[in-house]
Amino acid sequence: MTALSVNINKIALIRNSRGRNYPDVNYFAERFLQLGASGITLHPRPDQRHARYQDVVELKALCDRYQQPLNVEGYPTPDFLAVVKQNRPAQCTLVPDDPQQVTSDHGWDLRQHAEFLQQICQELTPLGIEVSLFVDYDNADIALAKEIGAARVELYTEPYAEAFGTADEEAVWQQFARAAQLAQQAGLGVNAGHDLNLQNLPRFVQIPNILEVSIGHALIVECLEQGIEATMQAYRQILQSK
Ligand SMILES: CC(=O)[C@@H](O)[C@H](O)COP(=O)(O)O
Ligand SMILES: NCC(=O)COP(=O)(O)O
Repeated sequence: MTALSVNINKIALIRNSRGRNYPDVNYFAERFLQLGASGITLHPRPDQRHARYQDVVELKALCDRYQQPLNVEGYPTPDFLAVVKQNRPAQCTLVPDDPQQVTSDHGWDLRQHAEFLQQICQELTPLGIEVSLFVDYDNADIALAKEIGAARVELYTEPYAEAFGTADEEAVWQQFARAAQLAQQAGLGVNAGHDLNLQNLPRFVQIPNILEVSIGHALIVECLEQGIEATMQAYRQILQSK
């Protein structure tokens, strides 16, 4: 079954727009876990505009209580790595974001950054943290992630979301399926995320053996439209047969 890791950044964004702890990120993370999320993702950025490093501490404790994995995503700055090492989430997804970036918009150039990423994998893996590398679907070097020492790759799915419902959908989906196959053949687990939603997810997860999808932006909007319970039920329905 494909796991759904709910990305909680957008709850943190609303919280940070006022001075108080409202809405409470932990409360909503717990609600998502109670409603069938099989993990929580957060992506603290250097300016901590939404998720904060303290959230990692609290969400790790929550996920441990529910025996579900916490996935911490981000660019591996020294501050980010220190928080990850201290809290030991089940998974750490390394993303090549600039500090100013509005959101993630590309994966790693694995050849160019191989040494840098290998060093980090060597630091995190012995701590029991599975390292996943954020990659583009048309990265011809995807198998290199294995040699670098990663356990998984996360396919950056925005190009699929963009193509969904257009004449390009099938061709782009096929390319994603091929990328997933190449990674799996290299011995990597395959995750996926960015701009997935209730509409485009069913087709995407026809790609075999996607281990985890992390979804936040659209899922929170869907909760506003349909309510948290109906939204989570709809995601469970899509993923239960996978
Ligand atoms: C790596 C990835 O695709 C997501 O983590 C996404 O970047 C969410 O980050 P924001 O919530 O800051 O847009
Ligand atoms: N890794 C992708 C993620 O966590 C959520 O991305 P999005 O659904 O907020 O675009």
